[in-house]
Amino acid sequence: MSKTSIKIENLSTGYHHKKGNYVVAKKLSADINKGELTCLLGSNGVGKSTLLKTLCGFLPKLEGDVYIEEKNGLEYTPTELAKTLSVVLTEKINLRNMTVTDIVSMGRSPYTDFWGRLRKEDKAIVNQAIKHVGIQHLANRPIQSLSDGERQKMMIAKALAQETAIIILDEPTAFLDYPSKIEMMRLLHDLSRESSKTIFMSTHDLDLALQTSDCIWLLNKETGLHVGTPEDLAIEGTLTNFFESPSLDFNIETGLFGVKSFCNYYIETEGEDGQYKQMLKKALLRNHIQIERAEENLKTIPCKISVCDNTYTVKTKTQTIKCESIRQVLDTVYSVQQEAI
Ligand SMILES: Nc1ncnc2c1ncn2[C@@H]1O[C@H](COP(=O)(O)OP(=O)(O)OP(=O)(O)O)[C@@H](O)[C@H]1O
Repeated sequence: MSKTSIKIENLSTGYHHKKGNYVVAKKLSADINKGELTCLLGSNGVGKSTLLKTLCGFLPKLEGDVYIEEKNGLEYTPTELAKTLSVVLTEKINLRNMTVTDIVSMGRSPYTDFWGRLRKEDKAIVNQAIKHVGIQHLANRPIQSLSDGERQKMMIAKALAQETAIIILDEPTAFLDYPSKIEMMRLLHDLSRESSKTIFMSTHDLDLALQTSDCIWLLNKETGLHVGTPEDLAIEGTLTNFFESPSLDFNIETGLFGVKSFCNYYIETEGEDGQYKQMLKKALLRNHIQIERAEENLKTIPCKISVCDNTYTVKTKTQTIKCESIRQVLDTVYSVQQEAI
């Protein structure tokens, strides 16, 4: 059995206009594995939503082929496609007087009769889908009263009720607060693992994508698609090249990006390396001060910070100041710095 769930070959995406085609991305070729979480990353306007909509059949392709579960996308009837692939887009649905259960029940439409009547087993699947994403307490709530995170979970429950092998999501973590973003990525990752779903989603949450996805698709206007595990892309240098920016720093040990710090001062420290020293280092770096003399031309701040558990002591030539917080250390170092100028 093939492990490929979606395959694109020389796919060009874009929009048909009367005056001619507007090509967004040209000649893309790549595969998505079954039962994996794959994230599509790329800058604003590069064509992520256009690509997702083309894969779902919402937009006609300009050129090339899309294969879904080994069958050409063009050979699917709408009902067959709806039983194979479900889609969660960012657009808010504007339906009044409908509850969460009503919306999730719409996921059963490929399986119901002309009137959309739910059988006992359909209702059980809907309830199970609602339970799976942990929103049982919202089952009877009108949808206009939901928060963004709750609405996203409801749409994922609808996709689950649709019982498809593939779920495609356009920016499911947009508009969510940070803990909800993490929870959402975890839910999608668990779905790919526990229910063997193929999950393909676009996102701008680079660090979360690098930490949770099995595979990354990087889409670039000039160079097209770069595909690999987050780790392979890091080792090859593709990630650093792709997100090259004077303010971004890629840490090859963690495989994650951070804000680049530019230091012009050095301060001496003593005491054991541990959580408290690490936090001090982080706060000093934000203020352009290093505790390792990594660069030649750093100016030295004339004091020394001793770290002992959660107590910091700043020793200058004339005095010893005990500080109970990093805020206090920074204020003290700042005064020493000012005096030295
Ligand atoms: N209906 C349309 N007709 C013509 N051009 C369009 C249409 N919809 C989008 N575009 C253009 O296609 C390009 C790709 O848009 P798309 O929404 O796919 O980008 P994206 O990577 O998803 O961006 P973002 O990260 O900002 O959501 C953009 O230049 C956009 O202006």
